[in-house]
Amino acid sequence: MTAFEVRDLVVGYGRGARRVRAVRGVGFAVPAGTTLGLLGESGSGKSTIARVAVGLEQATSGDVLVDGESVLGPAGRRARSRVQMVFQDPYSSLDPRMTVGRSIAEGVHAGRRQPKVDGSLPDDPAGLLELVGLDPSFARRLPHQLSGGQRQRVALARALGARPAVLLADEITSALDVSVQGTVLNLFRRIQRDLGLSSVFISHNLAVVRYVCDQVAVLDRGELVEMGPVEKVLSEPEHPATRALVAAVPQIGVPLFTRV
Ligand SMILES: Nc1ncnc2c1ncn2[C@@H]1O[C@H](COP(=O)(O)OP(=O)(O)OP(=O)(O)O)[C@@H](O)[C@H]1O
Repeated sequence: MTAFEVRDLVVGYGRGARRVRAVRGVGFAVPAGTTLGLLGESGSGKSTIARVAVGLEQATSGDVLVDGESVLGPAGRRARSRVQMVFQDPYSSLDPRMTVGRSIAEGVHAGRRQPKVDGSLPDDPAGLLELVGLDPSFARRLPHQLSGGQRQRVALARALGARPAVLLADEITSALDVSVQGTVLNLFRRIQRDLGLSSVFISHNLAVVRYVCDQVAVLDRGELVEMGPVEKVLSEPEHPATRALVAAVPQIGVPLFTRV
């Protein structure tokens, strides 16, 4: 079954001569329980696709579907509520005045009408904190009392609490130290495996994409230029844009993270 699908999506910013065509007819599908990596250099349109899926930007044409239901426009509200996004900067994605416990409880409240994704997904802040490897006492803290990695775990707990049908992770480790990146990635992989999560993982880091993704879709100036199983695309890149990304990482044969 397809959990998430982007169909012939076109997105533009601005008007007239200043119009930027950020996404130009992109299409891909994410089978349930799998992770698709969206790879591409800065400005290739990765975040724009995710932002359309959660209603932060409008599509010019095309469609975005969750379990076959469109998320676009007023009629897409219900399907849109089944998409959760975790952003690059955990400082800005959490309300600075809200305790961690309240933030996560808000996520749970948002997901109360969603079907249970998996029996092992807790539906209370303490359980969700434990799921992401944090002591339940963290519920009393404010975001500024956490490290960047801890904050990103809280953002993940909040998103998972809303029982998403699909999780969009936009550069979730880019702002973290390399050692903390590894911890957050291992956590992401464990959750993927335990909950059978369907997700789109946006990154410009090939090692990270190789580590967590099943498939990869490569964007170049708003167009999808290559897609396939992650190992195949990264070891035998066909499109010049993919080749350039692979060539820019000389250590590509050496895994940066150890699979758990
Ligand atoms: N709010 C905006 N107004 C105008 N143009 C925008 C806006 N947001 C993005 N763009 C442009 O749209 C294009 C795609 O941007 P987008 O952020 O989707 O790329 P990206 O691949 O996610 O880049 P990065 O890896 O740097 O986050 C770029 O040319 C960008 O300059």
